[in-house]
Formats: sequence, structure tokens, C-alpha cells
Amino acid sequence: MTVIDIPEGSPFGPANLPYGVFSTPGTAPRVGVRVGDSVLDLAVALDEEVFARPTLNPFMAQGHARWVQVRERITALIAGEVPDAAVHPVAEVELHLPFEVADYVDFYASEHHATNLGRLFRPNAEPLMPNWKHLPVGYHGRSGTVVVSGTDIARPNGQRKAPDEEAPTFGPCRRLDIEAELGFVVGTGSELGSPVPCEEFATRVFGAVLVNDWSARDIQAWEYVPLGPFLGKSFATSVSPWVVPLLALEAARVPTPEQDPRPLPYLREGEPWGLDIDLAVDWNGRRVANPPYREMYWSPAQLLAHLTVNGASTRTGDLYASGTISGPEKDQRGAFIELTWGGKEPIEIGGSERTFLQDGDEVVISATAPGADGTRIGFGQVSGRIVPAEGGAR
Ligand SMILES: O=C(O)/C=C/C(=O)CC(=O)CC(=O)O
Ligand SMILES: [Ca+2]
Ligand SMILES: [Mg+2]
Repeated sequence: MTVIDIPEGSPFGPANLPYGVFSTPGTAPRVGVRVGDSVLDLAVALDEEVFARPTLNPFMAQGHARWVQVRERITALIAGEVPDAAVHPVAEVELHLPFEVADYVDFYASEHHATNLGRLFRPNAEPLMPNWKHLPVGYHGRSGTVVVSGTDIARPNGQRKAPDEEAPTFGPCRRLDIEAELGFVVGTGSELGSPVPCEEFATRVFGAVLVNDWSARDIQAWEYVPLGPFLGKSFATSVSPWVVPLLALEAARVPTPEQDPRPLPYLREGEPWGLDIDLAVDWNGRRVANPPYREMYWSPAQLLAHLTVNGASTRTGDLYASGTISGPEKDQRGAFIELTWGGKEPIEIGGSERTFLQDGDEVVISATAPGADGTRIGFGQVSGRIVPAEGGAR
């Protein structure tokens, strides 16, 4: 038996307890919880078949009462001794995609990001569309290309046409970008024809992950009219390996910024679900932005209410992302197209002037939030390295 050591100030202390799927060499992927710098193997520690599975989906589908009960059991377990065989150093495990992604939706819930992108993509129009403050704008993405942190990202090929070019050409993306986002994972789904009110957010959503919604800005700018993002964003979306339970985010709850005009009744929240989460974006090791989640205009409860208001059903494993997180300040922008203002204001990275991503570049997004016991809890990170496009480097 052993006591799991939790280093002083660890972002993975008892207030966090995020879930993931891990394996050790020669063993099958199974469910674990991060505690300090260790992974607690739940299949061993709790001896339940539901944790011996390669995804969190079966456990998430058991519902909110079980999430509370299992969290209490883990809390009690790590306060004492656990079997040696249930503990692995995190450095010695492989982390897998933690859940099977059912449907994937991406929203556009930052007023600052939407305003900046409006100015960049539609310089002759009002930056915010007339619908923006009345409903959370979003689009359905591609669940099959959601990958776990650490997966290499191949530069996509596609059609691109700069404004001064007469016709499109085909080839590797020349304006490859990131989008720093938070993603919400549905634990218990809802029936076709039954909208999910804001009040049911906390019992239906299991937890949150970091998301990097890789974006090919040149492909996007040419293809998106009038139906929205398609191939410019569907080639890969990276998520962090640890799912932070919503139960761990109680201390991070804050009101959203004031919503004026007042939203329609189905979008009104009783209890606020803004979240005081601080993100950080590192580009080849240089910190280039600190996007603040608390600045997001629409809360994740409102996003779920909107996603289902037409009667669309949801399923265990549905992932819906907040949209790029940008604050009012320049160094709070969650995408390089905003940080470099469309490539016109380069950033210095390792002695060279950079605008969009080059082959070999690595981006790491991390985040922390206040935890219940006065510590800060961590989301870990979502990372990805750009590899050359199929058919050759750009
Ligand atoms: O304004 C546009 O045309 C495009 C906006 C985006 O690319 C943003 C997007 O994918 C949603 C988001 O992450 O906020
Ligand atoms: Ca996005
Ligand atoms: Mg994407």
C-alpha cells in the first residue's frame, strides 16, 4: 500500500481530480484520475468494470449522482493508502483521447474575438452581425478528427485565394492558426424533442477540456460564404487528455459580462455559469497570450440550451466548444490572426518575426482556475506540432 504524494501547490490536488484514459506499456487503455504527479488506476482502486474501458463514456453515461459518489470515494481513498498497483507516475503512462467524441459543435461566444474576426474578415461591414447578441452563433464540426494533445498536426491542403488573386489555387495552407478554447463534454444525453434548459447544464455536462481548434485562415476565408466554416477547420481539433469535472469548477463560477439586450427566456440563467479560468498560449516556448475565460459573453449553460432548443438530442460524449477565448486586451487574444492582426503585426518568436504557423512549430495551451480549497486547479495542457503538408513542405 502507498500514500500518493501531492506536491505543495500542485494543480492536481484533491480539489481537482480530473479523469483521463491511460495505458502503461503492454496494457490496455483504462480510466484513471490525476493526483499530483501520479495517475490513480480506477479499475484497480475501485474495482469496477466501468473503469476498465478505453473511454470515459460508460462512466459518464451513469449520470450525475454517480459522478458525485465516485468523486467522494476517490477523495476518501487518496486521503489514505491505496494499493501500489493502482498508482503510476504520470511520466510513465501514455494518455489517450479521454472520451469517444459523439457530435462536435463549435460556438463563437467571445464578443472580443467575434468583433476582431469581423473586422479582419469583413472590413467593410459592422463587425458583429445583428444576431450575435441574441443567440450564441455556432456550427457543427467534425467529431472524427478530434485528437488528443500531443498528436502531430499535418498542415492541410486546400483551395485558397487571396483577395488580389484572380482564381484559387490548390496547395498547403499558408495561414495556419490556432484557436484557444474550452470544450464541454456531455455526460448524460437528452431525447430528441426535449430541449435542455439552462438549469440542467450541471447535471448533464460531465466536465471540461482545453481545445485547440486549428484553423486554416486562407482556406476558411475563401470557402466560408455563405454556409460557414468547413474544410478550414475540420482537419484536426486537439483536446487535453484530462477532463476536469464540472464538480471541481464550483469555486470558479462567476457571472458572465452583462448581456444587453436581455436574451430570450430560454437563454436566461438562474445561476451564473461564467467561469474564472485563465488560459495561457505558448508558441515555441514563448508565452504569447493569456486569454481570460471569464470574459466570454455566453455561458456554457446558455450554449447547451441553445444547441437543444429546436429539439435536437444530445448524446454521451458530445463535445461543444466555447469558441476562441479572447479578452479586451491585445495580449488576451486566443488566435494568431488576432494577435498579429491578420499577419500585419508580426510577433517575435525565438529571434524571428512570425505571423502564422510554420512547419515544426509547437503550440501549448494551458489553463488554471480557482479550486474549492483555495488552491488553483489545472487543466494540464493541449499541445500540437505542425508537420509538413501531404505532398511536400510549403
Ligand atoms: O467570423 C468569421 O467569419 C469566422 C470566425 C471564426 O473563425 C471563429 C470560429 O471558428 C468560432 C470560434 O472559435 O470562435
Ligand atoms: Ca473555433
Ligand atoms: Mg477544428
